Amino acid sequence: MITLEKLVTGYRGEALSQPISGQFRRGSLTAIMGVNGAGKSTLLKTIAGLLPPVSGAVRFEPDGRQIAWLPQQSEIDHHFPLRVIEVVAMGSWPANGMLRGIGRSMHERIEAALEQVGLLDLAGRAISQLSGGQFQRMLFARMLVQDASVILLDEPFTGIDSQTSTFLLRVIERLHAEGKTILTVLHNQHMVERHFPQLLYLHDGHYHWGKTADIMPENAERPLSLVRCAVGQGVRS
Ligand SMILES: Nc1ncnc2c1ncn2[C@@H]1O[C@H](COP(=O)(O)OP(=O)(O)OP(=O)(O)O)[C@@H](O)[C@H]1O
Repeated sequence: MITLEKLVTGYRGEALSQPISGQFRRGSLTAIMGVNGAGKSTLLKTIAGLLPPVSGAVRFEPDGRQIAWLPQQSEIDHHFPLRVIEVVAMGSWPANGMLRGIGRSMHERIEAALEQVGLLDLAGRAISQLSGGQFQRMLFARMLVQDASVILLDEPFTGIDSQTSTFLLRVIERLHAEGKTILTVLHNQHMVERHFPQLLYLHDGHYHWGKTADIMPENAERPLSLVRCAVGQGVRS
């Protein structure tokens, strides 16, 4: 379970939002939505421990952080001289350490992950030669290797063709069925309504948190006068 305790996110001590309180239950699947600049990525990075909270806290129970993190595509250097298999193997670092060799069972896990995302044939390819969809499949394979209990995804389908998005959505649903706790920043209202049971909606410094069917405005880009939930009131997920 991940608990946000009066969490205020922001940069250099300057708050972006009102305090957020609530819980992501173990095994829950939550979409984080809101207009551009609402603070979705900032919230995800704060939960991941990549940014310090302005105030309040993020608590992980029972066993501290074991997080897989998928940043926005725009934050990644696609030209770094690495091969696909090397990036996917990085998923073993949290368990194995960076400098230790990869044992046989880990090697099999890496191959299985590449196969699951349909990239086994491209294992030796330079990452600079991948399409956007192939690149995202590679990052999903790294996540599968990491096998973390908490998975944070920042706009995993932005700029990705619909076939790959559907494929990767199935991967997310499989991980959810395995009991992982998953938080995903998304813009596609239709997808969220159909596939994400929980929603944390950020708007104008406020938030709405609960079952997607209860929270989603008729048109997620419109002001939240349409939302039935009280402004600033976190509903436990
Ligand atoms: N490193 C930074 N330093 C200061 N302000 C930042 C920094 N990164 C982002 N911001 C600001 O924080 C606010 C929230 O940004 P954030 O990226 O979290 O929004 P978002 O909801 O994820 O937006 P988008 O949908 O466009 O990705 C924005 O006003 C942004 O300009």
